[in-house]
Amino acid sequence: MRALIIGRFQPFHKGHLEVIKYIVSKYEDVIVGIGSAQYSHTLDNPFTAGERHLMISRSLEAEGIHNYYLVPIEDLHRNSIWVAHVESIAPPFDVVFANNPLIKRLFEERGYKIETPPFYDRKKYSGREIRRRIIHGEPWEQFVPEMVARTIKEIDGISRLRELAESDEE
Ligand SMILES: Nc1ncnc2c1ncn2[C@@H]1O[C@H](COP(=O)(O)OP(=O)(O)OP(=O)(O)O)[C@@H](O)[C@H]1O
Ligand SMILES: NC(=O)c1ccc[n+]([C@@H]2O[C@H](COP(=O)(O)O)[C@@H](O)[C@H]2O)c1
Repeated sequence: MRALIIGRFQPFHKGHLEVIKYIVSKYEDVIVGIGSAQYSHTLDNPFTAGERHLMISRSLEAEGIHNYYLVPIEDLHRNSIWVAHVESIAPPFDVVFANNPLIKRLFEERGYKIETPPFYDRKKYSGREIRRRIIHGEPWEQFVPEMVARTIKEIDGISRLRELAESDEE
């Protein structure tokens, strides 16, 4: 059976990695949907879908996880057809891992089985908190897989986020 998890992964952090490890311990394959794929260079979505793809694939490979598919998924301004949109892009799947009530409802209404994964140390492992730490120069690298920290530095992501934060204040 194949499981789907969708997130924005801005950036991919250790909470995401734990969920994916849990999924691959239970299911044959995992599909990781990179949500809001069309957005980048904003405070909430600083990284492009391609950059997030690099972060996730490098981290999973480093963990010895190879049974995954990465699928960028653009947002649609029509919730009622979003699941059909996901189905049109992703490999077929049997179960959806989600905590967000809207996502649960949309997939449930289409007949999918939903599993709610536990949150791992949500205070530390949250995209918003990690972006805040990067912007304010607080320690953040220990909250993301090593390959994510390396990728963020490689793409000059730290100064990108800080510049976005500065232009937001103007
Ligand atoms: N600490 C965590 N432990 C387990 N699962 C998590 C954790 N943080 C996020 N997730 C799961 O990851 C998916 C959403 O990914 P998303 O990119 O929105 O993460 P996020 O850290 O909540 O981001 P942001 O803080 O930017 O909104 C959801 O299925 C959510 O339940
Ligand atoms: N109508 C839509 O385009 C639609 C609906 C629900 C979730 N999503 C996307 O799914 C992804 C995951 O959502 P959360 O980060 O809120 O869990 C996000 O990228 C979000 O934009 C899109």
